[in-house]
Amino acid sequence: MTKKTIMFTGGGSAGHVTPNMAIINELDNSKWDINYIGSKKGIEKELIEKTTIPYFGISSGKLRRYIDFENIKDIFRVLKGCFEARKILKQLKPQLVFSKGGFVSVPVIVAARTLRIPIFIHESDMTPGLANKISQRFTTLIFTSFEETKNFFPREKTMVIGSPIRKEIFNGSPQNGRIFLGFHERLPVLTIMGGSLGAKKINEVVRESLKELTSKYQIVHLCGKGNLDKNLMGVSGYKQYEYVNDELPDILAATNIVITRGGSNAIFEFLALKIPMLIIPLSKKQSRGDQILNAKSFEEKGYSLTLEEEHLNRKSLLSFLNNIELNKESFIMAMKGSVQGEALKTIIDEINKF
Ligand SMILES: CC(=O)N[C@H]1[C@@H](OP(=O)(O)OP(=O)(O)OC[C@H]2O[C@@H](n3ccc(=O)[nH]c3=O)[C@H](O)[C@@H]2O)O[C@H](CO)[C@@H](O)[C@@H]1O
Repeated sequence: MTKKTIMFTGGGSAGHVTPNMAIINELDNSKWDINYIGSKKGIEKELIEKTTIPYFGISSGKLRRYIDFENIKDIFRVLKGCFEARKILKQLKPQLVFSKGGFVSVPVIVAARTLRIPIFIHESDMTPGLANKISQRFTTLIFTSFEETKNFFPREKTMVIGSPIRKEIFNGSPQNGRIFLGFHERLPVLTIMGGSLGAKKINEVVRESLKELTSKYQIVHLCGKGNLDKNLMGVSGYKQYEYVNDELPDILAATNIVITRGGSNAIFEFLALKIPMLIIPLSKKQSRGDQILNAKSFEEKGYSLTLEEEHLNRKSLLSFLNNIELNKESFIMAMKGSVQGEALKTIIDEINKF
C-alpha cells in the first residue's frame, strides 16, 4: 500500500501545537507521511523539531486586531508565506492539511485551497480565533472543543468533539513528579500555569504571596520564557520553570490544585485529570475575551472558579484558593460527571477516511 501524506500546521503559542502533537502521535506511521509547516521562529518550531517530523518554516504575520504600521509589513509577510507554503505543498502533494490555527496557519490554508487540497481545522476556544475565522470558508471539516462554538461555523461541516489531549498526559506518576520536584508528601502541590507563554500579572501576584502560599502548599510555577526570578531560586517548596515538556505528566499527577490561564487546551487537560482549578483568564484588554468565555463555561459546569485579572491581588488570590480548597470534593465530583468526548479518536477516524 502506498503511503499517504498529511501536512499539519498551527503555532504562535503551545496551545496551537500540543493538540497537533496529540494527533501526530496517534497516526499510523506506516500509512501516513507526516510533515509540519510553522513559522521560522515560533514555539512550534522548538516543539516539533524535538520530534522526527520534518518541519518547514515559512514567513508569517501577526494578524493584529489594532492599527499598526507592522500590519502593512505583515501583509507582505503573509503573502510571502502563501508562496512558500504553496511551493512546499506542491512538492509534497499531501492528501490532507490539518490546521490547529494561530496566525501561521492562514498562508498554509490559502495555499492548500489554491491547490484544492482538503483542509480540516480544530477550534479550541468558545469563540473562533481570527485565523480560524478567516480559514473556515476554505475547509472541508471543522472540529470544535466547545458545544457553544458550533454556532459560529457552518453546521453541515462542523463537529463538536472536545479537545484532543496528548495520551502521555494521563500516564504521569505522582511519585516521579515529587522526585523530579524534590517535594515531600506532607503538603499538597499547587501548580501555576500562566499559559504556554507565561502571564506577567499572575507571576507577580504569586511571587508577592509566596510566604503565605508556601506555608500551605509546595508550588510549581510554570512562568513562561524569560520570566524566571533568580532571587527566588533557593526558596524552599517553590520550583519555577519557564516551560516543561516531558516532565509535565508527572508534575500534573502530583498536583492537587492548579491556578491557570483560561487557555482551552490547558483547562481541558486539567478537566480530564480532575484537578480543581482557579482560572484567571486573559483580560478583554489583552485579547478578544475568549478565555473569559472558556472560564465562564467551566465555572457554570462546576469544574472551577474564575478570578478576573482586574480583581487579582494577593488578598483575592488567597481567598479564592481557600474557597477551592474548601470545596475541592464538589469540583472533583462535577468533573467526574463530565462527558469526555473521544476527540482524538474521532479526528484520527476522519483523517483515516482519506
Ligand atoms: C495568549 C494566547 O493567545 N493564549 C491562547 C493560546 O494559549 P496557550 O498557548 O497558552 O494554550 P493552552 O492553554 O490552550 O495550551 C497550552 C498547552 O501548553 C502545554 N504546556 C504549557 C506549559 C508548560 O510548561 N508545558 C506545557 O506542555 C499545556 O499542557 C497545553 O497543552 O491558545 C489557546 C488555545 O487556542 C487559547 O485558548 C489562548 O487564549
